[in-house]
Amino acid sequence: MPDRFHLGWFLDGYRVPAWNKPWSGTSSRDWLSGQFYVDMARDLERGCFDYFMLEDSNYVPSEFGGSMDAYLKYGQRAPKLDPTALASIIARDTRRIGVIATVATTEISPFRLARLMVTLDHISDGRIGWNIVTGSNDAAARNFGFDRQPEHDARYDLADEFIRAAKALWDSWDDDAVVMDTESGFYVDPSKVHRVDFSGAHFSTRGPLNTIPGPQKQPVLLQAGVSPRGMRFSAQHADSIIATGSDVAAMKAVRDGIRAYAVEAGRDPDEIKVMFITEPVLGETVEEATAKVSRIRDDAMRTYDHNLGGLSSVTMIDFAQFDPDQPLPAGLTTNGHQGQLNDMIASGKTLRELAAAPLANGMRFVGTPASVAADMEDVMREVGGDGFLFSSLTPTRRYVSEIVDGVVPELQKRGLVRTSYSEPTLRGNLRAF
Ligand SMILES: Cc1cc2nc3c(=O)[nH]c(=O)nc-3n(C[C@H](O)[C@H](O)[C@H](O)COP(=O)(O)O)c2cc1C
Repeated sequence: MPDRFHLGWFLDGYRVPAWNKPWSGTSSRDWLSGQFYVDMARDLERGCFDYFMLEDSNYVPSEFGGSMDAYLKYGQRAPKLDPTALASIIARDTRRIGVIATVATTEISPFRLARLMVTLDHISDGRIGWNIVTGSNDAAARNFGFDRQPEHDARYDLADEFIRAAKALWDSWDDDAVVMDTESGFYVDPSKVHRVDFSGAHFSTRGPLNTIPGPQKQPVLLQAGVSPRGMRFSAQHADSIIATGSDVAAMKAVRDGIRAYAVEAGRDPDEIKVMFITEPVLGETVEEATAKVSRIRDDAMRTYDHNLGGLSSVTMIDFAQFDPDQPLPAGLTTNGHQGQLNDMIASGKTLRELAAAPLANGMRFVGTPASVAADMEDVMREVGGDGFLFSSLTPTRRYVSEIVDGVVPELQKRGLVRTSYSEPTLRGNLRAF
């Protein structure tokens, strides 16, 4: 492992954070304006995080128990606002942290996406990223005029073509196309701007892009698929990958797998930062943190439908039909998140256990800031790199502070994470070590 590793935050949607719990403060009111998340981004920037990643989806699910209830009543999948608009105000109100917005390749055209990302790259001065998702739920497809999602692997083929079109557009202006020649009055040298005439099976675009390339030329690309096809796709395109794994062996297998696919695709695997989701539980003492875990589990049990509802929506399987005290039946398949379903089955856990630990597919650290930092170091050394993505389904300002002002300084003391940003762009910071 290099001496240091990277840090990011996975935001579970531009949606209501913790609002009825101790330490929720004003969040029930100030999330809609984005202010809660702007404040959060500034906190993460104080901790020198590489990036703040904003998840998204465009539907109200109804898989769990065949109804939208579990999703609406807890504000789980709705209400939810658009992450690209939030990325814009975060970019304006921060200076160094990267901001990554999720957009599905089945819900936008390559031209519109390419232009949107370039716009955000200019606004952020080179700190923007795109989390490439392929869509997974048929309700989302129906919101965009289709009957259902394309078949799982075909979605990745479609995304491949989408990215080739977007890259052609990002390359349609030469680096020296903007001349700003006061004498001639020419802003652009037209000979340096090129049509792309891209024509594929799913997308076509004439080009060129009608805007100047951003500081990064193309946004940082993120991906989260962990099925074999998803990993192959990531290895080909991604700068960073959102990964899960509840123990060192699982984490190492994911990272090694992606690196092997990257070599196969002719890429330097060190250019791809595999970031593991984690939600540490912190206390003043280890005993206090352990007691907190029990309280979190008890809370989760009270909202069993909330937690399993999320898993139902991404797999399109109604988990309300199964016995909560039995492991998942064998032979379940999905056209949705295959990687996540396979992990759930492989865990051998009962549905109640899966519901009790909604982020159990991420590594769980429990203790004081100092002990958690020590544990994170041990795990990262065994896995080999590249970093962690903190997350919380219902963040509070206090929890963000526990990470940024508690855990991060302990990681810094150990020399494991950066204490200042060395590069101006998000891609530069990701590749700095
Ligand atoms: C941790 C994690 C985060 C994800 N975030 C999003 C997201 O923000 N929006 C979305 O539509 N899909 C999201 N996905 C779905 C993936 O991008 C991908 O479409 C899905 O995992 C199916 O891929 P797979 O079958 O290759 O694992 C996420 C998946 C995982 C595992």
